[in-house]
Amino acid sequence: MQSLQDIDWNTWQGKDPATLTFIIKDEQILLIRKKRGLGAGKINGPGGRLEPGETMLECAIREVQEELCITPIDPIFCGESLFQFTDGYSIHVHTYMAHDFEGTPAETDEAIPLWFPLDGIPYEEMWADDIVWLPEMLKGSQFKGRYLFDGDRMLDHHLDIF
Ligand SMILES: COc1nc(N)nc2c1ncn2[C@H]1C[C@H](O)[C@@H](COP(=O)(O)OP(=O)(O)OP(=O)(O)O)O1
Repeated sequence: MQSLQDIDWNTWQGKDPATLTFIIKDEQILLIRKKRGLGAGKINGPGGRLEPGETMLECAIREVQEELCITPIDPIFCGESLFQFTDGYSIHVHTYMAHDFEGTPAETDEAIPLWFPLDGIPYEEMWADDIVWLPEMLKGSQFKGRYLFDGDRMLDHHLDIF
């Protein structure tokens, strides 16, 4: 498996459905330093895997509550990312954005909250795909991306924006 063409995307289903949520307020974006799980050590948005019986939106809100002790207000769906790893693992990530929240961001055993200016997003400390789609999301586009990873290394990608 070396390129996206090696994958049958018509039948592809991610092993794990998951969410990412980005809070953007006052020209700043709220990110986390992830302390455990897939991508531990990287900077990302708060998020995690869907639990049985919940909707994607419920998952997005719960993960932000668990990781940062705040509740995003009215998150809106922005796009999806289909990640295939060469070891066979796959994850289908649904991404949300909110412009306000209740509470005060706090460090938890899962994450350290970090605010960055929108023109200073630390892509070099994030997953390699983020610089592909996050600027499009910030411009207001919806997106659907497909990515092939070998561990941390992005081998191939394709992004559609709407
Ligand atoms: C491969 O590229 C990725 N890029 C980005 N930006 N985000 C990714 C990528 N792969 C996974 N993610 C995100 C999606 C989820 O938000 C997390 C993974 O979920 P996690 O391991 O944190 O799941 P939890 O259910 O929270 O797990 P625990 O509570 O058991 O730690 O990474």
